[in-house]
Amino acid sequence: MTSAHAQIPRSDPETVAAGAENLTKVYGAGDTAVHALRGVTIEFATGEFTAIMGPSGSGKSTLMHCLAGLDDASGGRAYIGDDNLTGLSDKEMTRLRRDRIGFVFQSFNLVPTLTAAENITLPLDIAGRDVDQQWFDAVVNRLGIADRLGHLPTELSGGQQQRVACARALVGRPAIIFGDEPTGNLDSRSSGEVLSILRAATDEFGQTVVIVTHDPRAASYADRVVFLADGQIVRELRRPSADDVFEVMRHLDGAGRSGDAAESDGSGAADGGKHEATDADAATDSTTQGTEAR
Ligand SMILES: Nc1ncnc2c1ncn2[C@@H]1O[C@H](COP(=O)(O)OP(=O)(O)OP(=O)(O)O)[C@@H](O)[C@H]1O
Repeated sequence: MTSAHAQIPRSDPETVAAGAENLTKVYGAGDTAVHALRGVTIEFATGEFTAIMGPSGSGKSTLMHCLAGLDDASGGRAYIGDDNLTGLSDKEMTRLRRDRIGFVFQSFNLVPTLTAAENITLPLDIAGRDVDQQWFDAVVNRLGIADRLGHLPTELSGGQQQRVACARALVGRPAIIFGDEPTGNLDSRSSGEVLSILRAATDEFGQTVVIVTHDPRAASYADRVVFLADGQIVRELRRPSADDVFEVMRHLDGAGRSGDAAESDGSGAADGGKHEATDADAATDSTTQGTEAR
């Protein structure tokens, strides 16, 4: 799977669900400017589960927000399928987010006055789209919330609320689901359940999932873990264990504290003898090569 997709032409919507090319994001200007993204190029293969990791402030949320059309990039391009987000009007962007993207946030973002069922179908209702009842039933059964559908969010546990948020993201069959710390507020059991569901979204439902996480265990559910440091992609692992992820993060945190995460990783972690954790294909991935060459 991996070596094939490394050779796939960029922006082929059949095989690449989303991506970015030389994406930059600068907050502020002049002396106080913060370069949150410094030329990120990445593809997300259709049907793959990717976790984005990196030290605090490395640009993870910024990258996800630019990829999901929640924030404008300063330069480069972000795309969903073959739609370039940069050229879209507000109206087109709203429609694209509504029709093609599902979101799961750390804070669940459920509407407190609506039942679980109403929250799940809300994006479809707003879009005026029909609910596919068979699909709805399959999703809520898979998530184990079929008996909680008439309840308000306040009557649900945190884990149940997040499962409702996952159902909301899945029920419209979006091309891609973005999760910003989707397990950040959950205990380890609920966290495991939500991650299994996101895993199933790719394995059983063929959707593409991209999450930002700080948790190596959460990242170990992914097919691919991409590491950011100082606004650049500095490393990636394929199907790593939590320990593999932890090791890279330990290195990046250390490098960040010494003041130059991206540079030191380029000559350190990438050649640091951890390659047993890395699928050989990752080494041929153009993103990784491009970054390590910098
Ligand atoms: N609205 C903003 N205005 C100014 N600077 C910002 C803004 N949002 C983010 N930044 C800065 O951009 C950089 C990247 O932030 P971002 O939130 O993307 O990092 P992160 O890796 O998601 O961090 P964390 O893990 O702590 O959530 C940081 O230096 C942050 O302070």
